[in-house]
Amino acid sequence: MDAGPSWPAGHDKIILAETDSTLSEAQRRFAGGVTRPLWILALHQTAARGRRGRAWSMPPGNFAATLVLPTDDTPDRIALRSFTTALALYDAVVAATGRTEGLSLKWPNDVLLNGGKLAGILLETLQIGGRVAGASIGIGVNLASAPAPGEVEERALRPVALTEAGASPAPEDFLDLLAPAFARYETQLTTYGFAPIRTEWLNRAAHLGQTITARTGTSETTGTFDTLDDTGQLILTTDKGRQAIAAADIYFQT
Ligand SMILES: O=C(O)CCCC[C@@H]1SC[C@@H]2NC(=O)N[C@@H]21
Repeated sequence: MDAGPSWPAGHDKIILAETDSTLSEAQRRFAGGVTRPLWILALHQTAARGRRGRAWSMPPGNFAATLVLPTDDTPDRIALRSFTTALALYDAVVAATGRTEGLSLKWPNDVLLNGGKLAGILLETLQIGGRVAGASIGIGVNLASAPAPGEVEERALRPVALTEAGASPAPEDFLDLLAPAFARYETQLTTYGFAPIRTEWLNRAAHLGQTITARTGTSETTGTFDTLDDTGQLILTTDKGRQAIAAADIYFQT
């Protein structure tokens, strides 16, 4: 099932005309027995999911895929794939457009183009018999068109499409750029740990050193975006001192 000269060795892919959500498809296939990385690309999703229980809008021609990654890593270590996947997406976009202008990463794992949201990642754990045994990494990229601003939350960044950078690859072609990029960062993570990934992510971070707001369901914290710690938490300096944020939605000052 390997495909193409630069397709990563030992990774499989399937392309579906339609599914409910590639994340749900990943759960079903993992339960059926997946023992090596499997990319599931769907050309259409009927029930796509975004972060924090939101729906994900997917106009035709956009990219929707989930990587099933069998691993016996702990959940904390699985969560680091947010950063490797965001870096891989960044590299795949650079390969598709031939440019880095306007591209940046937003914690924990959005890819921005000209300050708008180009791509999002939703990472879930996969279980066998109640034990974590893998990750499913759902990836959506606005390749061909962006959802209308009214389809996202009021405070959310404006959705943008890759056409704004002068490129509109087919989803199948974009997968062939993304899968090798992910495999490179996965090897880097498993060989050298999180430190080099953290450095590369920070080099591409949006609004580093600036005032941002981290919002969880119950609270908001505003401070200077200083860095990431060595577990990937966001470090903000606030008027109460340094705070580490494990999970939140991030808002930039306008
Ligand atoms: O909210 C986000 O930023 C994450 C969006 C993730 C969307 C992708 S599309 C492919 C995969 N299948 C889903 O149902 N969601 C993810």
